[in-house]
Amino acid sequence: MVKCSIIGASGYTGAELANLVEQHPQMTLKAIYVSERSADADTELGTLHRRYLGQLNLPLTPLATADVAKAAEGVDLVFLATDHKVSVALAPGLLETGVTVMDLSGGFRFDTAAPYDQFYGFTHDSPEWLEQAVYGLAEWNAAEISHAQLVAVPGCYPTASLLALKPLQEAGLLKAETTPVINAVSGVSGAGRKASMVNSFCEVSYNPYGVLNHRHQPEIALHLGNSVIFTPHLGNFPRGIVATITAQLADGVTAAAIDQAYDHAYAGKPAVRLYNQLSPGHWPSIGGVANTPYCDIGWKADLESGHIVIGSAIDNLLKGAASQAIQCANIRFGLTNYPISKKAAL
Ligand SMILES: NC(=O)C1=CN([C@@H]2O[C@H](COP(=O)(O)OP(=O)(O)OC[C@H]3O[C@@H](n4cnc5c(N)ncnc54)[C@H](OP(=O)(O)O)[C@@H]3O)[C@@H](O)[C@H]2O)C=CC1
Ligand SMILES: CC(=O)N[C@@H](CCC(=O)OP(=O)(O)O)C(=O)O
Repeated sequence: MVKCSIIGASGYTGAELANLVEQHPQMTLKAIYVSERSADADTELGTLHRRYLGQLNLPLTPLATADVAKAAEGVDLVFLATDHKVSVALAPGLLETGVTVMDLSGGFRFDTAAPYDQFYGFTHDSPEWLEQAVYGLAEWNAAEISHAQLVAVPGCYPTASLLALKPLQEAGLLKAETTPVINAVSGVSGAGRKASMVNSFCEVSYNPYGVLNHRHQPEIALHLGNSVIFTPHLGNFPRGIVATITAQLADGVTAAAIDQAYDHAYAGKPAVRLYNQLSPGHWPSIGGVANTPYCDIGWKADLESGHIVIGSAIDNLLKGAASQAIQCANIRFGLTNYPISKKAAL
């Protein structure tokens, strides 16, 4: 059994994680934490998130930043489901104890500190851990994840975008020096649980935001190895992301070559479901992935003009955060690939 604790367990991704760890046949949830002065301190998680009433009875323990090493006591793995800046403050104190850390924030997704000043609004003070962190895109980085001490679980939009574009990029099917265009919509849970004007029910509309300066643009570009134009939208539904991506194909690319690239990339990777195999003629949707750990991908190309449109859908809280963190933990500790299956190996 892999013994785990979760910091930030009262939040949307933290609560999903607590449920997944609790259900995992080879994990045990030892403790869950919130900040020192949290309004939810000492509340049982199932009382706060009533889907889990009577099932998740651990209390949310307040944790001071100076005492963060306590969260590593008696466990093999600590999940950080905290804001970027909080994760950057907490991770080093955990890592120094030797424990493995899966961080759901953007705090360690880049290999240099510069993007934090430009896109995150703070100066990163642990560049040594940026060098050591492994990007946890589970279907692509398993070899590195399998021996990492610090895994930076990808952002939600980057997960949907990278899983759709990497098979084409890696197979050399994208036209050189062109820029894929990613338009994506997310449910409001993507903004986290804390109240703000942005996620207030009466304020939420279907609108673009972060145009040409969202922090996921450099994350996608870095881990794809190509520039992208990324425009997120906020949708008036609770959870899920659909990314609709337009790209230009290299000269002479055939439909068979595209299918082969996706088949090759995701053979034996059951968290990615290919619509051209499983549901031809249909497109991935929020309804198809909400509350599931899957990424659904479909594509259609106009081979005459050389344009391809790819649809990619995930649940932002699961494949975009908590279930991808569990996938990384499964790879790291050699576990079954729950929640995709309790039995099959990854
Ligand atoms: N929501 C999403 O779809 C996705 C989120 N992420 C990332 O995952 C992380 C968590 O996101 P999300 O669950 O939405 O966030 P929430 O705002 O819903 O939850 C944040 C959690 O962190 C706790 N917290 C805040 N400060 C501290 C602290 N100093 N010490 C310990 N706990 C603290 C909060 O509790 P309290 O304030 O009461 O202490 C709460 O439990 C973020 O970095 C986010 O960017 C990644 C992918 C998708
Ligand atoms: C709808 C919404 O607000 N989504 C969030 C992204 C989700 C997320 O938290 O991703 P990170 O881990 O990279 O922060 C946003 O656009 O900031």
